[in-house]
Amino acid sequence: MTRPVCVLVGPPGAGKTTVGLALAEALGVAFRDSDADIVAEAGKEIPEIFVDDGEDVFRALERKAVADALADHPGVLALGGGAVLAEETRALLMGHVVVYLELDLSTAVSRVGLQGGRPLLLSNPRATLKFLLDQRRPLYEEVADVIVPATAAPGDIVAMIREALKELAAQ
Ligand SMILES: Nc1ncnc2c1ncn2[C@@H]1O[C@H](COP(=O)(O)OP(=O)(O)OP(=O)(O)O)[C@@H](O)[C@H]1O
Ligand SMILES: O=C(O)C1=C[C@@H](O)[C@@H](O)[C@H](O)C1
Ligand SMILES: [Mg+2]
Repeated sequence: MTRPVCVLVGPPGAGKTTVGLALAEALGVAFRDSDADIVAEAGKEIPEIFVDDGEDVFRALERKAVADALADHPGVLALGGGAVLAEETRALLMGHVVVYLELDLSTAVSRVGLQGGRPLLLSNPRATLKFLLDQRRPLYEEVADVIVPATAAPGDIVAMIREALKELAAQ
């Protein structure tokens, strides 16, 4: 069993997948995304899980996917935007290096407001994103060891995270 080098959290559009892939490549480690693990386990895409089975089933799959990946992924791990809603997931994250990609509402709307594939954002994406950001900001802050601005260029975010990982390792 091997722990992740770091775990990325943040709202939809923060760049967990984009930055996570680039960070993993820079570090020469594997990248894993809990959303992709859920799709593989369920055998269908996330919007289909929400429609066919409901959000509660999705969240149960997510708690299991995150716990499994935290226990056995020696690379960079990106969590789905809502994974921190689960108290048991936040408790598990206490023992890991967690990076919060912090994003403002306008940038979140411009990045994901009109993209498909995010079932929670189907109607009124701006109002929903505002609700999600307000609800989750304290939860992301609670689990984070490092907070980086998700509005920077991906390469700069990767550099900031690498620097922070070095500092944490030296402590
Ligand atoms: N630092 C960045 N600068 C500019 N655009 C970015 C940046 N990070 C991500 N993006 C863009 O924002 C969109 C969302 O990025 P991404 O899918 O990586 O976010 P996410 O945090 O994984 O979202 P989700 O929680 O829905 O999985 C993509 O179109 C991506 O290209
Ligand atoms: O913010 C959320 O609650 C979600 C974000 C995505 O990563 C997916 O996990 C799913 O669409 C739910
Ligand atoms: Mg993603």
